[in-house]
Amino acid sequence: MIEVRELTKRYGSTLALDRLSFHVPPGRVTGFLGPNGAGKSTTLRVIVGLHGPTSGVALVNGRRYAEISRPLYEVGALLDAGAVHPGRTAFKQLACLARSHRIGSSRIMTLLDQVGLRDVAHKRIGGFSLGMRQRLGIAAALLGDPGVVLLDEPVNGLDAEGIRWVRGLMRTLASEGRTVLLSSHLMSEMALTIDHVLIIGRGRLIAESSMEDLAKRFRRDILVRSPKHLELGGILRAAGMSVSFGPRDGLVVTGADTATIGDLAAERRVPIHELTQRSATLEDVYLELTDEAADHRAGAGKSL
Ligand SMILES: Nc1ncnc2c1ncn2[C@@H]1O[C@H](COP(=O)(O)OP(=O)(O)OP(=O)(O)O)[C@@H](O)[C@H]1O
Repeated sequence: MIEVRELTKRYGSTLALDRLSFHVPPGRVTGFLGPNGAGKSTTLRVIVGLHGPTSGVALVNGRRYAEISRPLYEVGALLDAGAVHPGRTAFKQLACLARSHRIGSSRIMTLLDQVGLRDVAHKRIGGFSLGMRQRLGIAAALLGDPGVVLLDEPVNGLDAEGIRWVRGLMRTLASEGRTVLLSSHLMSEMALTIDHVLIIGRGRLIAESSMEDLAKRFRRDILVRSPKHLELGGILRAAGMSVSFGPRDGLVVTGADTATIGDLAAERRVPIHELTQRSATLEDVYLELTDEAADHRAGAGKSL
């Protein structure tokens, strides 16, 4: 469980976090989304004690990171996959991290195997691609088998197979009852991976929602096609729906659901050739929400 309360972080005159509050429960994959500069990395850095907050608090399992005596066992983080010593081998990199926690070589090899780096375990990181560094960073985050996992832009640099692999791994970690928080600035990368989303902009919470509710909220309208579209349009209007005529004799309807329209047409013996609920894409939803933040300098977080 992660809890962030009224977190504010200033870097000189830049207000990176502005009284940000949220919590991340275990057992699901939570996405932490926001445009570049929204404050995602800052939040993760404060959670793992790399940066101190200006005010407010970030707790992991009820404690500040600094109060956790063997942190790798409780919280694993991938914050910057590039921040590694290029002259070290993958094995050595993990061994250096593991030493303080008495984590042995067999655990290191198991993890390198799990992330697909067993064959290059003794190769220098300097020759690794960004995707390989990401995999190594994920292995480092999982070294102590922690209950809380924080990954900043984990699919950055990964190819399609790598993205699918991260997705599967995150779902497994959540199904084991861990708390999983993944940041990204791209909804398209996260949409299939996360169960729940926290969206931030300008250091404040803009929205918090399950992915299911997010998709529902942005149902747009219903497209209906019928060889008797003029007659059907009149019937639907008389029933209080808003109807406009779209291309190819299509009717665009709001103010009712597909079942009501279908039942009404059947009752009046009007044939229906198409009845489609049209939704915005999640990417549209996300851009709309983050645009609002830009326009209004972020209001209070809304629960969708
Ligand atoms: N060490 C720092 N010194 C000064 N300003 C900083 C520092 N770190 C972050 N900032 C500023 O704080 C704000 C939030 O940055 P942050 O990196 O947390 O955003 P982000 O959401 O992670 O963005 P991105 O998706 O680009 O990584 C930005 O305006 C950034 O320029």
